Amino acid sequence: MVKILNGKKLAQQLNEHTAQRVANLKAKGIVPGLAVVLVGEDPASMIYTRNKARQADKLGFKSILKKMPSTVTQDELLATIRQLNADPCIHGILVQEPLPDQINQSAVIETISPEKDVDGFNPINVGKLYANDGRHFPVACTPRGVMTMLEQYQIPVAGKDVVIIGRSRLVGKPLQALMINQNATVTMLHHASTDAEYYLKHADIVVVGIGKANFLHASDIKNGAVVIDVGINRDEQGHLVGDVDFDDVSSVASAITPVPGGVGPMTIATLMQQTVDLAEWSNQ
Ligand SMILES: Nc1nc2c(c(=O)[nH]1)N[C@@H](CN(C=O)c1ccc(C(=O)N[C@@H](CCC(=O)O)C(=O)O)cc1)CN2
Repeated sequence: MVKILNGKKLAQQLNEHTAQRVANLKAKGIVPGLAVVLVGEDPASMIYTRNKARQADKLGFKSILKKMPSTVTQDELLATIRQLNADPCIHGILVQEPLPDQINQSAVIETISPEKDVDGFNPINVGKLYANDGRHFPVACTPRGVMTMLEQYQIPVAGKDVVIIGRSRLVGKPLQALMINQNATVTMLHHASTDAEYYLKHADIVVVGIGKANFLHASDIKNGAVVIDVGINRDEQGHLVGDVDFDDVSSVASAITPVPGGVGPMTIATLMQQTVDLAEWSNQ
């Protein structure tokens, strides 16, 4: 019988733990501060940023949702980030992706102070993740949320064969580093991979995040594999679906994340957790 990994429930539990940490910080006179920058009016980004700001408010953070027009210039956006870098009440800064074409995404990420980079995208923090040197640093929230889910459901990764389909900066690459740091053997698959079928059939854990609805089927994976779906797509009826054919894959997997209610809610709960991490580290 397949186990459904309930991200919604885990996210609630993580938020409860984060609330306790906020109370401890407030007792010391520190209020965690999160600034979310939204450029333009992408409908999905508007929902995600609103949900981030709402959750931050619920947890008692100081929360700023800074909305900028899609016509904003690179200089204006970077100036806003520099202001937030200099604001002592703000511990975490993120700029919602995707960004309009006139904006250089790397320049934006590099302008966010590494100490406030709550998305963990700044190359300084990415380098620390790959170095695995034990220091404090933020990590991209979706992959960190995936690792928390596996840990909470007591699914070990050490010594396991893991296949990650998709090599994005947001998910695939940081997840690869997190998995390797925990002694998994990781294979990254992408559109130019040959022998993808072979690697998939041997994987103990399969993670898919490529934005293609119903991409992964039962016949692609080994019996008893754990399947993590990081995809977010809309079907013809407008329903939210992942990259995995959930009903089909559930017939052979030992555990699976649903969409909605799997990895997605963990992304926002991890963002809250990481804002509190940054507030704590900045006061150590
Ligand atoms: N700066 C960033 N931009 C983006 C990130 C990110 O981590 N940092 N990730 C994604 C979008 N994202 C967070 O920003 C995100 C996606 C999905 C969910 C979520 O809760 N999904 C729910 C369904 C919600 C719905 O009904 O639409 C679920 O899967 O159950 C949260 C956050 C891209 N941009």
